Amino acid sequence: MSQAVTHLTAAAIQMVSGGDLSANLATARRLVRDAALAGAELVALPEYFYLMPEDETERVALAEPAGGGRFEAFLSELAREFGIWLLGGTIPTQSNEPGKMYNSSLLFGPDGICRQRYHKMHLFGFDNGVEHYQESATMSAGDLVASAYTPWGALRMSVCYDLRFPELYRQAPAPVLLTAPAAFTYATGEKHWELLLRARAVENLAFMIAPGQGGHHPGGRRTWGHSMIVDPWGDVLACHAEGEGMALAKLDLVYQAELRQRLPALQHRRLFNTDA
Ligand SMILES: NC(=O)CCC(=O)C(=O)O
Repeated sequence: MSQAVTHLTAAAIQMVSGGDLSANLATARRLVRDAALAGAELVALPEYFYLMPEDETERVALAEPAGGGRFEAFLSELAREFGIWLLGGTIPTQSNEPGKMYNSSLLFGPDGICRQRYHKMHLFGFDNGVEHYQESATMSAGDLVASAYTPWGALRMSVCYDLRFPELYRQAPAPVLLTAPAAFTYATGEKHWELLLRARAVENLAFMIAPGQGGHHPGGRRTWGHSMIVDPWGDVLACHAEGEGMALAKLDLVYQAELRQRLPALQHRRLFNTDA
């Protein structure tokens, strides 16, 4: 009889990616290797791990077809080489809209096979008079919620700005693991990043694995970092504040199941009739 899986060691990798694609891929490889050697079974890379350029349109030129391209091959090979589950941050994939790409998060099994792909649904827009971001200028929005089935339970995929839209995480099946690879701005992250991660973890009674970009990038962009793993009670299990590195933690799945029994909030959900 097979034994129930009770724990998962996970790593959320933090990078400070720049405009040199080869250098970024080499850094990603080194950090994934470090995480695997430290015992991580599931390793997650941050959003845009491959490139944080001065000119955001540079990413569109790199967009690859689903199921074939250098980034997908790179991630598949890493997962297989180190025998890990690998969440490939985000990579640029082709969309049908001219001049645009999808910002896609792919999950690979230890055999290197892609188990799920998710296109970021909510596109970041922000202007505080100093920084201006409008992802919709270069990106198409995805319109499908994506869950993957892992040895540890259902995993709900999301990307960065998606964290502000709680309904994405409430779709069935109720996930055990949430992933949110990010490049959160310093300006918003200072107040909102940890708050959002802990809120999504608590309201879904699920673990949140959130790798980020954390430092200074070309074009003056600064990211908040604080890559984090949060448990279903809202406790921060691990955090890497600034610069390259990783947050590594052992996740107790028995504790997670116990919490859902002690506090059956997910079963108490009501669907509202807005006409009432
Ligand atoms: N890349 C992003 O989606 C950034 C989101 C962000 O910084 C936020 O405040 O939300």
